[in-house]
Amino acid sequence: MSLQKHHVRVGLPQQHERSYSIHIGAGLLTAFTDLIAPRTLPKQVLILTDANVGPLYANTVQQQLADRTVLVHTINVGEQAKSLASFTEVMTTLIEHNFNRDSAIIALGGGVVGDLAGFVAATFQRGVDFYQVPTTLLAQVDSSVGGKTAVNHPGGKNLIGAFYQPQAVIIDTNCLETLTPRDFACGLAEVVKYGIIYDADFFSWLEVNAQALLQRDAETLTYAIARSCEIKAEIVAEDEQEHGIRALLNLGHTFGHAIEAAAHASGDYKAWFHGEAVAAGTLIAAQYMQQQGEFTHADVARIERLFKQFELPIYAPEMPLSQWQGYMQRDKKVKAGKLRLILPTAIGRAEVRTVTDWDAVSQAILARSAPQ
Ligand SMILES: NC(=O)c1ccc[n+]([C@@H]2O[C@H](COP(=O)([O-])OP(=O)(O)OC[C@H]3O[C@@H](n4cnc5c(N)ncnc54)[C@H](O)[C@@H]3O)[C@@H](O)[C@H]2O)c1
Ligand SMILES: O=C(O)C(=O)C[C@@H](O)[C@H](O)[C@H](O)COP(=O)(O)O
Ligand SMILES: [Zn+2]
Repeated sequence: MSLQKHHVRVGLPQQHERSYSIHIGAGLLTAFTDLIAPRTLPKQVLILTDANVGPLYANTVQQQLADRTVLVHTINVGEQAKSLASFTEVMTTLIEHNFNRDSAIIALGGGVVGDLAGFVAATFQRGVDFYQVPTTLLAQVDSSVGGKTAVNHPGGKNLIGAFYQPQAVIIDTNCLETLTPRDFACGLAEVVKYGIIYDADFFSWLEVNAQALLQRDAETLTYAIARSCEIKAEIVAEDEQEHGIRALLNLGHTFGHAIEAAAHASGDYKAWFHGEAVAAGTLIAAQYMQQQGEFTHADVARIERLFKQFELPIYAPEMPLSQWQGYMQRDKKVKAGKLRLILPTAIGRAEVRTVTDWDAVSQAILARSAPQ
């Protein structure tokens, strides 16, 4: 392990020109324009950011674009801003400032900014280049990589979106110094996911290094980010549009998205953050497999211990089962009306399975729900 800069490649087969690099290191924000070479930015650039991140980091990027027309569009903070209303506002900004296809968008922020910026980039004049500059741990290990872009609908999470890859991902690990503990923990939930679905050794490494991670030790954190990006890059390179293995990245999300959507429907955008809902959802999936006799109690306990150490929730909120079912039926993995869940079979291994026994799913949900 070293503090050296890391470089991970997202190879997209048969479409070489769409492959891109993920650069990871301390202070990379100041080298944005050097790092995106050989890509060059067009004359018009929109930096999309949010009201927390803009004041902290937009100047550093903007200074490197002095010879370009740069516009900074700032959205409100939080999940509520990942909406069609924000999408329309950004589009209006682009249109009113006469942006055309020869322009680029830089997503500077967490997953909300990244998902929205990517969807704008995918659809503005049918597609312009975009660059991901993720500033939360969650965005650095997950949402900036792989090209899932989206906004939410009141009926559910990420229901409107497109697969659209960035030109490059620039990860400055120094940005994590200003992140709240709660948002930092959310990123760790997605890091743990990679261990469960893909890499038992990485999961064990996380157990050993949990305290160092929580203390944001630079070397430990850089390794966790790089390994997460490597795993995501491998999976996306094999299955860009989620016809197979990519679905594993959705571990815990069918449950987690239901938790988030229900909270949002009640007007509460702060009760459950994405990473928290994924943690609770992951334990429901593990519980289901334990009930089926296909996942050991000891392994459920390992996941639970790690989430507890990372100060993540280990129980979902109590909700009527009909509400769970309603949201879960809108999951994008549903096929022919049947739920398909990502289920762990061991630490380091998971499968996509069609699940028709709603009673068994309900039992797992109830066992893993608690009043908040
Ligand atoms: N596209 C994908 O593959 C993918 C993967 C995972 C999650 N997501 C989506 O990502 C979103 C969650 O992302 P998130 O957890 O980054 O949330 P977020 O974008 O809301 O950021 C969390 C909070 O951190 C603040 N923030 C961001 N960077 C900061 C910094 N460096 N210092 C201080 N504050 C900072 C933000 O203003 C916000 O308040 C969800 O909408 C989720 O659905 C998408
Ligand atoms: O990249 C993927 O594929 C993922 O599923 C990553 C998830 O962590 C992420 O939350 C994603 O946005 C969920 O996608 P969805 O298709 O369930 O909306
Ligand atoms: Zn996620």
